[in-house]
Order: sequence, then C-alpha cells, then structure tokens
Amino acid sequence: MHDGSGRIAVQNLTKQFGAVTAVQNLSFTVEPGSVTGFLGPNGAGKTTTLRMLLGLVTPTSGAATINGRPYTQLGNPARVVGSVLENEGFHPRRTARNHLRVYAAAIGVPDQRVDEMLGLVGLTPAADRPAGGYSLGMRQRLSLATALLGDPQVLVLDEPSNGLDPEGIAWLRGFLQSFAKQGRTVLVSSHLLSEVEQMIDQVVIVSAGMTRYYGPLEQLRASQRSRVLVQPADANALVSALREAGITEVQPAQDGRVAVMGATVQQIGDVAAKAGVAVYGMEEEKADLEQLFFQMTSPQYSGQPMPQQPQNPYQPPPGPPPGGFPPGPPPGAPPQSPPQNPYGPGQPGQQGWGGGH
Ligand SMILES: Nc1ncnc2c1ncn2[C@@H]1O[C@H](COP(=O)(O)OP(=O)(O)OP(=O)(O)O)[C@@H](O)[C@H]1O
Repeated sequence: MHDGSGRIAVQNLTKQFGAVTAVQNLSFTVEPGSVTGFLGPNGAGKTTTLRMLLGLVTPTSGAATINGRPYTQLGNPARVVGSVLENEGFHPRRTARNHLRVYAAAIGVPDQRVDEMLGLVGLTPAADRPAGGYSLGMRQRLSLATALLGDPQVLVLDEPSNGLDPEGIAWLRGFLQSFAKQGRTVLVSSHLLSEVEQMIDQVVIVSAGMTRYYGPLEQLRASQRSRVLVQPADANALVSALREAGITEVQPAQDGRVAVMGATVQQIGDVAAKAGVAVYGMEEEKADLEQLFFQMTSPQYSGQPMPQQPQNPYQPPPGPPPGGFPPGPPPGAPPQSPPQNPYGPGQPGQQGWGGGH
C-alpha cells in the first residue's frame, strides 16, 4: 500500500525518446499543503514528466512516485490522484453529465458526486449538452470535474489555465489554494509563470529537461533585486557618501549615473542631501519575476549550450542574471536559496466562477 503522505517525489527521472532526451535526471518533491507550479518553456519536458508520474510513460531511468509508490501500484489511483492532462478527449456526443457518470461508475463513486462536481466547476447549466460543442474553457472545467470525482488527495494539472477566461482563472486559483489548505497536494504545470504566479506557493522550474530551480516562490521573488539609477552632479562624491553611509552596493556607470542596490530612493536622497551632492533624477528599476524566469530558461531558445550542471551564476544587476540555479536537491532536502532581497509580494485575489458559457 501507499504511505498516504500526499507527497510527490521525482528522483533522477530521465526519459529518452530515441535521440531526444525529453527529461534529464530531474529531481524534486511536491509536499502536501501547498500549490506547486511546474514551469518551463514549450518542450522543456513538463508533460513527459507528468505522464511518467501518472504511469502513462515508462521512465528510461529514475522514479516518479505518489505516496511513495509508482502510480501503477496505488491500488485505486483515482481515489489518490486526480489529473488533467493536455488534449484529453471526450466522446463528442456524450453530455458532460453522462461522461462523469461513466467515470463515477468506473471508480466506484455515487452519481450524487457527479452533480456536486458539475456544480463545483460551474457546468450545471451546460451539463446536458454534448461535450463536443464545448469551448476549450468548458472542456477544462469538465476535465477538472472528472479529476475530482474520486475526491483525490493529490491533483496534477497540465496547463490548467489554457482556455479559461480571467474569471475562470481567478476561480481556479481560489479553488486550488483552498484544496491545498486542506492538506492536499497540487502540482500545476505551465509554460507561463505569469499565468500561475498568483496560484502557486512553490515552484519547480525546468528547462531542456533539467531542473533550474525549485523552492518557495517567495524566495525566488526575494532573489530579484531592484536597483535605483541615480543621476548626480558628482558621481564620485555620491559613491563616497553612499559607501560612508553603509550603502556599499554602488556602481558608477559610464554615462555618469550611479546604480545603487539595497537602498530606497528616499535613503539615497537623504545621503546625497547630507553630502551636498545635487541629484537631478532617480529611476527605480522594479524586479521582474517573469524576466528572471525567461532568463533562467532562455538558453533553450537561443541555442546556447545548456550547462549539464548549472552553477549558481546569479549575479546582481547591472549585468542581467544569466539564469540558472543549481539543480534541485534530492527529495526531502531544504529548498534552494537564491540570494536574498526583499521584493513586494503578489496580490492574490479571488472571484467567483460563473456558470457554463
Ligand atoms: N512520444 C514522444 N516521442 C518523441 N519525442 C517526444 C515524445 N513526447 C515528447 N517528446 C519530445 O520531448 C520533449 C519534451 O516534450 P514535452 O511535451 O514533455 O514538453 P513540455 O514541457 O510539456 O512542452 P509544452 O509546454 O509545449 O507542452 C520535446 O522535445 C518533445 O518533442
């Protein structure tokens, strides 16, 4: 039997399709009680990893387990893990209600659960229409309802925001967060950080089949350091004054401006005023998580060689971070720690999800 922990563990997972290495020595864990984003650009190996986790593809080497067991050894897996993968087909002439009834019977849950799930995902008004006429967003909802039929402990969703309107995305975010708060496990894949940023607490970033970062999203945010570009009358005098004031991450630029990290506009202004250095302008460059994500994964696009063992080459600005954190630690190890710097938190919100389209 499985251990009931709700933990997903991916350990040294590799999948080779002929000459194509879809996934290469991937390791990470997903703990219950949080929503984990599984992020990477198109072709990074996300779907292949999820398919290995769900017993649909056999790994070349390594292991992917849920509750300490491979999917195929879970007993009644629909009661343990619900999943929504890309391009899931529905019988086009079968109504959503009948589709769910067939699944309910197959996994041994009562028909009453079908109506509950239709209501939960907002499909009740469209429940008796053939699924073949559904929009992409409605099909996503039907897939989610199917995944939830067995009241699973673990939910695995591949690109769940695809086709959902903003209201649907907001509902999904609220739903996944409350699902996780019940001590359940949620893993959602996406190729766009911005699409899932508001719904996830943890993040696994992969590129070219390898782990680039895994740990709390908040820590990744904190690693993005903003800087202030100052236009002073006398750059040397400002640099000296800032350093004397204990603000040491200061870099004069060739254009006469000074880049300052680890200090606010107000602090810099105060130091400059006290030192009698005139300041003609200050520009605060906000940290951009999406940009960091892109930089961490972009070598796949640019054709640059991807290091086999990505080091931790994160350099603070002004040079852009070249991207890449060390590969994920073994399952159970503490999350990786990118450099610290406070960064404003996101603003999670929640709205309702209207009925079917
Ligand atoms: N059955 C297969 N046969 C051969 N190559 C495959 C197969 N499945 C996936 N691949 C290749 O493996 C790599 C990873 O694909 P995968 O679909 O896992 O990526 P992904 O991160 O899910 O991408 P996307 O965001 O586009 O869904 C790609 O190069 C893909 O072409």
